[in-house]
Amino acid sequence: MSETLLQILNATKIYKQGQNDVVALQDFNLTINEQPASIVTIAGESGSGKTTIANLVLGFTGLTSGKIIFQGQDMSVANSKQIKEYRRNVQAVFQDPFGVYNPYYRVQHVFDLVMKNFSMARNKKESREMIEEALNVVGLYGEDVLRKYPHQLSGGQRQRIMMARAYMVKPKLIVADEPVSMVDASLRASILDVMMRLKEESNISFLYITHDLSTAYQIGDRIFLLYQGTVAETGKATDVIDAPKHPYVQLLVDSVPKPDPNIRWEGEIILPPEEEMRTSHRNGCRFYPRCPHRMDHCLTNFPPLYEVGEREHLASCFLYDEQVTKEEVKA
Ligand SMILES: Nc1ncnc2c1ncn2[C@@H]1O[C@H](COP(=O)(O)OP(=O)(O)OP(=O)(O)O)[C@@H](O)[C@H]1O
Repeated sequence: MSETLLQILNATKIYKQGQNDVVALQDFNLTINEQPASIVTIAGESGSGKTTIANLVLGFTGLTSGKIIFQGQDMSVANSKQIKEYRRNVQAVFQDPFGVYNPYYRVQHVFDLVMKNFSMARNKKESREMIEEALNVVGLYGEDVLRKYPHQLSGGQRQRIMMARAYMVKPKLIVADEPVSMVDASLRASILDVMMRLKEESNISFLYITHDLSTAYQIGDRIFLLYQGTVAETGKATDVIDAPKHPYVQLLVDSVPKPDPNIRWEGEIILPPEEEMRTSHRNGCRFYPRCPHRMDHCLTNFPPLYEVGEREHLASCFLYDEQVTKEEVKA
């Protein structure tokens, strides 16, 4: 049986904002197995809670409630050795890697730092070989790139260097937050290709955060579609995008005529003000105000995840609850 790599259990994150609480994430659950490695996509529009998940997994922010368990270890009670090991095993690649580079240091320095932090090489020769291997894995060659300053690199090169840096540590999981949103279509394809290869050849899993459904379709194994901090629908990415079941996801998918790597998902849905939704409809379905199929029941009850297809295809919608729909017809 496959061992569990990462488990997020009932994760809730509430930000206090003046009088209002912002429920950035509510009761979120996810499991990634160690074998085979997989690319799990977290998708949803701006403000849906995607980066909150990334920040929680990377330990940049704490949970309000819930648990993060890595290789069986509850990270909230991990000791410093276990935390160090976790930091090595869980690497990050961000949307704009330019922001994380120190402009005064050459690229070589990025790699030297990793070598030092994780005591990776026994000598200079070994260090050089490891860096070279990591660069080759992401399709970069030669010493040239190491001598450059960050501003002398293209967006795609910077992104691939971040990927190489993450790879060099031989992590089990890479949290990639919008890694392709700042690059053009051909570079996007090459970075997605690097992710696929790291998954298949090096058994590295990804938590791939995006608002772009077409790339999720291309590379994603499992997908979670978030709506206002809750999971609207989840399943195998191709199953969900080919046959969405949640009214919100149906609207989103309709806004992309067909999955095509060259078409970016620009779902245009006008939402009511976020704070109003998050506070006034806490008990009911978050999508109630906009739902074309809404029922009275949805106003006061929060829909659990119902099985709507094969391979754990689940949707959080009362349309898939026979009891509720029968009662609504009677009423
Ligand atoms: N530090 C914070 N303080 C208060 N509210 C926050 C904070 N960080 C995020 N939020 C709120 O939590 C919600 C979820 O934000 P999050 O950044 O996770 O969304 P997202 O899906 O990643 O959006 P985007 O695609 O724009 O990055 C939003 O309503 C956001 O305003």
